[in-house]
Amino acid sequence: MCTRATNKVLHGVLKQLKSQSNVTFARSVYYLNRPNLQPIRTQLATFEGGSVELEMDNSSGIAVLTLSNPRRLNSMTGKMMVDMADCVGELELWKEGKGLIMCGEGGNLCSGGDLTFVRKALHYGEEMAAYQHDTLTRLLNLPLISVALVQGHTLGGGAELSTACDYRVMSPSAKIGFVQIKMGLTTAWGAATRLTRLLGRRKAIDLLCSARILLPSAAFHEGLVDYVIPRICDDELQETKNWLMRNFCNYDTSIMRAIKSLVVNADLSMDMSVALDNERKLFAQTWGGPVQRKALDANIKHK
Ligand SMILES: CC[C@@H](C(=O)O)C(=O)SCCNC(=O)CCNC(=O)[C@H](O)C(C)(C)COP(=O)(O)OP(=O)(O)OC[C@H]1O[C@@H](n2cnc3c(N)ncnc32)[C@H](O)[C@@H]1OP(=O)(O)O
Repeated sequence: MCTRATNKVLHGVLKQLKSQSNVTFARSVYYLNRPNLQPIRTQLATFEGGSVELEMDNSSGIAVLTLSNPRRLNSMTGKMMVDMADCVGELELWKEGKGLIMCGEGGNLCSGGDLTFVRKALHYGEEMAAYQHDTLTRLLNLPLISVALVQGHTLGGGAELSTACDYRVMSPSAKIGFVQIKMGLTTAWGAATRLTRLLGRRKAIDLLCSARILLPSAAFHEGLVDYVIPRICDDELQETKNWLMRNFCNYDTSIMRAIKSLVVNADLSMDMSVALDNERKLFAQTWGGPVQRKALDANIKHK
């Protein structure tokens, strides 16, 4: 998915790098078909509520992407999906970028799809999933190191968003769970594909089929989370920035961006688009189906 834009990014990075050194690169090019997302974008924009904001700091090279729908624990509305896509577009053009932190306002990353939006959007499952697959694949492929700050109740779609980052840092008080199966759904936003690549088949099946809600120690043990913030920390966003800078920002930015692009390129040749295509088609069959409707009527709290 996506990838005229990512391809452009890769070539931009390589061009930038070549102008600074004598290193030569094999030209790895990948072309995948990007669907026409304009009609679903127009639909999604009508499901209002919340926003997604981007702050890019040229001096540190670190950007912060903040989900903001705090009254509903930053659950994602259609409008927030459109905002997020636009932020990713800006990041694709940002040449100074070293790192990105995805976080949520008020101590929660995201509690999933906004259930008010979900109830109204039961006819747009496949299209909505295609829109999110495109945004999140482009996010995952950015030529910078991305980290999700997992705070509060990171559930369902929120857990899916976290898998679209290269790494996950978790607050000691947070919980993370892929609760989609309890909601009568398969994954909407590409997490089955990404989780399998991240953790392997056995763990992906376990997390997705058990709907287990993990505390930080278990999430770290499973390999889902890379760093658990110490309890004494009073600024978790700053601690995440420090972790990112300490681990990934010690060397030349253009080389780091080129390495990330090459890793993305190698990964994409495993045909992620086919896996996402299957994931989207299956999800569309569960979205709006009898099991999901029953779960929505039950107003489940995932405790
Ligand atoms: C399409 C995406 C799909 C997917 O990935 O495939 C999904 O994400 S499905 C959605 C999965 N998420 C849920 O089902 C979350 C349901 N909510 C809960 O389980 C609980 O609210 C909680 C997240 C465990 C938090 O519990 P608690 O700490 O007790 O707070 P409250 O329940 O009082 O929540 C505060 C406030 O926020 C509203 N809220 C929370 N999550 C959502 C949501 N996903 N959509 C809409 N609103 C949400 C909650 O209803 C409360 O509002 P009020 O009732 O108005 O006070």
